[in-house]
Amino acid sequence: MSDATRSLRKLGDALLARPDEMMLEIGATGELLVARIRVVVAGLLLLLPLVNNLAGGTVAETLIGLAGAVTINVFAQVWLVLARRRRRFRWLPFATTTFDVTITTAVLVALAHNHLPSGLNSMVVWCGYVLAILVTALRSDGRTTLLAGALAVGQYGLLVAVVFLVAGSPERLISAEYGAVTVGNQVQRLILLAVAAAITMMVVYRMQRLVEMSGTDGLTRLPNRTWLMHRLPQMLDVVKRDGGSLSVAMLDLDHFKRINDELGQHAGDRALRHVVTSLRVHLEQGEQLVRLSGAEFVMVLRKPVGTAWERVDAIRRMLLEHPFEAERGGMPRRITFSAGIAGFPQDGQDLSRLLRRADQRLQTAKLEGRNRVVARDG
Ligand SMILES: Nc1nc2c(ncn2[C@@H]2O[C@H](COP(=O)(O)OP(=O)(O)OP(=O)(O)O)[C@@H](O)[C@H]2O)c(=O)[nH]1
Repeated sequence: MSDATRSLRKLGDALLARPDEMMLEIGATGELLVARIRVVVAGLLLLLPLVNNLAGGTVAETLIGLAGAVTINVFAQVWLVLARRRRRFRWLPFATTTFDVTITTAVLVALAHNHLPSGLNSMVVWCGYVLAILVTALRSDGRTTLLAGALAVGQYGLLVAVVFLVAGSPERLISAEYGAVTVGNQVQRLILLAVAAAITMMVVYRMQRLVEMSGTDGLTRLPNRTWLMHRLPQMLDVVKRDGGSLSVAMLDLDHFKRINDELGQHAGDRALRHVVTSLRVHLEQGEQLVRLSGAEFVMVLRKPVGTAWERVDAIRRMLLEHPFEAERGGMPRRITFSAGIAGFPQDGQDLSRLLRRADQRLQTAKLEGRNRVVARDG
């Protein structure tokens, strides 16, 4: 497989995969922003029937326009209420994306019904498709962009086919106000929609990579402090809502400074990566390892304190069995860690209290001689 094919496949996989928790959270705030923009735009649409009436439009036209604008406003309010309940409804971004595209098609159908060329040559309403595609970038989910692009191309392509069929002859598609509708300009519009979707997908992909980088430690590729500060409060919310246990273990490598001093900074880096690789293979489902800073790590376990202690202590013993070799054939060097564990809810209800308590117990473990795990006071 060539590099280009591999990159394209990677891009496709990343865009079609369910975004990770951090991206979903960012996407939920984006959905709320889109819902607010929709409410403002829908409010402005209420003015159009009035303008039409003042400009001499018929009462029937004004009433149809008013009914359409009111319907859009009702939906806009419903989407706003649902978007405020952050991530409660997984289907919401897909439903609102479908709504945004389909409402554009509905308006174009109404225009075409009134005057065939206006349905296909109205620039302002057609831009509704482009906007519906572009705002999916705020949802940070490539799947909604793909949905918007596919729906816009599909629905508009169908409308073009139906209008050409109904018109029968090219003369019926020429208008003084809207110009001539031709196959050429309609194909261009379809291509533009596909291009808008492709560019938006690139934006979403790059955004996802940036967020991933900001939450990842460069040396060990573990989630970092930013990730923890963002994700742990959400994990606590889930435990508070659904029940279950959660413990936080703070781990600090013992006398790590000596490794740097004796073997050098590069060997110190390799030692850190060695520790992470050794710990990682022993992580079980629901356990998360985070690099907090320097030689300090946090492990999040969906277990009560007692079981968490057993797990962390077992990991401590396993690390002892995997000494670090600074160079091939060199003297293996044992690396140990001390750890303090705090459990939710008894040791703290929020992230900072849990981390503070875990850190206090970690200091106790250091004072008591290192290479041990402490999960209780006194
Ligand atoms: N090689 C390397 N060293 C690091 C990195 N980050 C922090 N360190 C070093 O890790 C050491 C951490 O030292 P401390 O935690 O203060 O103390 P310690 O020597 O580990 O001793 P105790 O924690 O008291 O057991 C410091 O010497 C830092 O310079 C890194 O990314 N790479």
